[in-house]
Amino acid sequence: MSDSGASRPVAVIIGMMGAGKTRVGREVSQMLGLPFRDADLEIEREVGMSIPDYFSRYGEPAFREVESDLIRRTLEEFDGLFALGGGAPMTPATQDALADYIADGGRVIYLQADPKEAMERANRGGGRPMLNGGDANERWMRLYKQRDPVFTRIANIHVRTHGSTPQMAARKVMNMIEERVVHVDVVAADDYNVRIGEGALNHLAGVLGDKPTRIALIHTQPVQRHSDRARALLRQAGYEVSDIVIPDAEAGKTITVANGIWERLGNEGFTRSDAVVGVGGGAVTDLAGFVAATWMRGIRYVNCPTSLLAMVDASTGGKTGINTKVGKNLVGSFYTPAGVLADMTTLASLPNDIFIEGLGEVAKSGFISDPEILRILEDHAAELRAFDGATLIGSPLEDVVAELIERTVKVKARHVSADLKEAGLREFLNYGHTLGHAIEKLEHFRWRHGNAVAVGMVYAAELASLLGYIDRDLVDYHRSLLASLGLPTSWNGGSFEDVLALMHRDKKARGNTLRFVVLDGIGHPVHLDDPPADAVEEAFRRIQQ
Ligand SMILES: NC(=O)c1ccc[n+]([C@@H]2O[C@H](COP(=O)([O-])OP(=O)(O)OC[C@H]3O[C@@H](n4cnc5c(N)ncnc54)[C@H](O)[C@@H]3O)[C@@H](O)[C@H]2O)c1
Ligand SMILES: O=C(O)C(=O)C[C@@H](O)[C@H](O)[C@H](O)COP(=O)(O)O
Repeated sequence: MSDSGASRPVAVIIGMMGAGKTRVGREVSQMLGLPFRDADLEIEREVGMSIPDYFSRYGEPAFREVESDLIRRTLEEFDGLFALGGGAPMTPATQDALADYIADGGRVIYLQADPKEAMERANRGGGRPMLNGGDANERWMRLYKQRDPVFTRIANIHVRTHGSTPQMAARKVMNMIEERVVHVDVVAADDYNVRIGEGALNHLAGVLGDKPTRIALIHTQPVQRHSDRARALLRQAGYEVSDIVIPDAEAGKTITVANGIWERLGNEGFTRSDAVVGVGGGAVTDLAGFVAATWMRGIRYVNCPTSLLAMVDASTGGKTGINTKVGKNLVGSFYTPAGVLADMTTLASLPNDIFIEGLGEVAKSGFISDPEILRILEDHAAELRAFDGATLIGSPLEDVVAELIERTVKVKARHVSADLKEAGLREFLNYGHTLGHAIEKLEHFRWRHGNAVAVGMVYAAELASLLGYIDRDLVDYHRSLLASLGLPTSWNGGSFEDVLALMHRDKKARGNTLRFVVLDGIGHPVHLDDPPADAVEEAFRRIQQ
């Protein structure tokens, strides 16, 4: 069922003659338990003769008319997998029908086979009227040159099958079909998609588009294997790639690191049409976004988050920035990415403690906006706490994690879409961060962000309870849920005076007035301006244990 309520194919496969559309389409439909239709076979059935016979009797224009009519009808009533004939997408009426289908949430998958292999396969099969007359290879190549740019443009999913068996290609297609997509429709900025799934990284070239020549690929050493994959995809797509390795974690979010990258971009001739790709945790995506926002006053960037926290939070929303001596994230800009590719396979190398840290921001989204997130966290706390990246992919937990990522990104998207520059609504995403950022600073950034936010949420809950917004049960629920996930709920590493001074430097503060986000119930965050000083201190005492 589509967004408009009509039955629509789950996916439409297009590609050159010999690309394997039918073979791969059948495999995928078996894997997913869906019906499969091949447009050419349907046409033969309908006209009662083979396609070569129809071509020779009535000519290509008549065939294209029959074909586009059948495609239009099938797009409106079939709910399985649908493979089109090689030349079908060249007909303007079919292009319009496919554009409508995509606008209605459809997936048009361009199966990009190795030209040489596809050409040989097409010739081997015979019965291809478009290859008749003269040298078949030369005709295939001529058609490829005409069709490839059109197919690339009209498809919204591109799957390269070079070097893949039909089963491997089918798995790639299936990953794309099962992908979750959250659209971020930002007021006063370009909209973009967050793609969550096992093949998300394969969208890299599609999101970057054909304008950039050079790509600055920014990453850290622990995610080298994922950035190697990104680099290979970028080079295959024809970009010049500058590989930029930055210090790991918060050590990468500094002005010195940013300056080093600006120098490289200058020396390597990066222009306004070039782009940045950040591959890594939230520290990398914050820094990559900051570099993109500032180089020549703003170039295109794509985030490829590899930690749970970066997938659910840091990579989306356009907060970019660095830390300085005076505090966390105090310098930066609001600058939205062209796309976010959360490739679940990168989680396979994520250490357990860094996964758990990410659950802090997931829980935050549950507390402020989506109680279903809290239910899922409760139901799966033990498995989530025991997270092991090596066994995640293909396990039942993968679906749970994907669901949590999608739901959390949706919460983020709702807030940043309406209030990119954090004039009010977006501040709710900062639940737990007022104390959280102070803890990070006082711990010299050795405490993980999500852990600090977890303690910060318990603090905010204590404050809310002291001031009568919520009752004790909800404070206790904060502690028990977070602890069940392996997150910290107390902190003893600094004095109240130091914490207070840092909370006054929080970006939500105004003048000398402290401002917090607190709950007056699950899913109901409110602003708390200038709370009584004794409550601010008493809440701090309560999180010290
Ligand atoms: N911009 C925003 O809206 C926003 C939101 C939330 C957090 N943040 C920022 O994000 C940062 C925290 O992000 P984080 O928790 O991802 O920390 P991080 O970027 O420091 O990554 C944590 C560690 O995990 C490693 N890592 C990441 N992915 C890996 C993988 N797949 N395999 C192996 N190792 C991997 C990193 O190299 C690093 O050592 C903070 O700086 C925080 O301020 C920003
Ligand atoms: O996107 C937002 O807005 C958030 O507040 C999300 C937070 O979870 C995130 O940690 C963000 O980096 C905090 O921003 P800051 O403005 O408090 O530095």
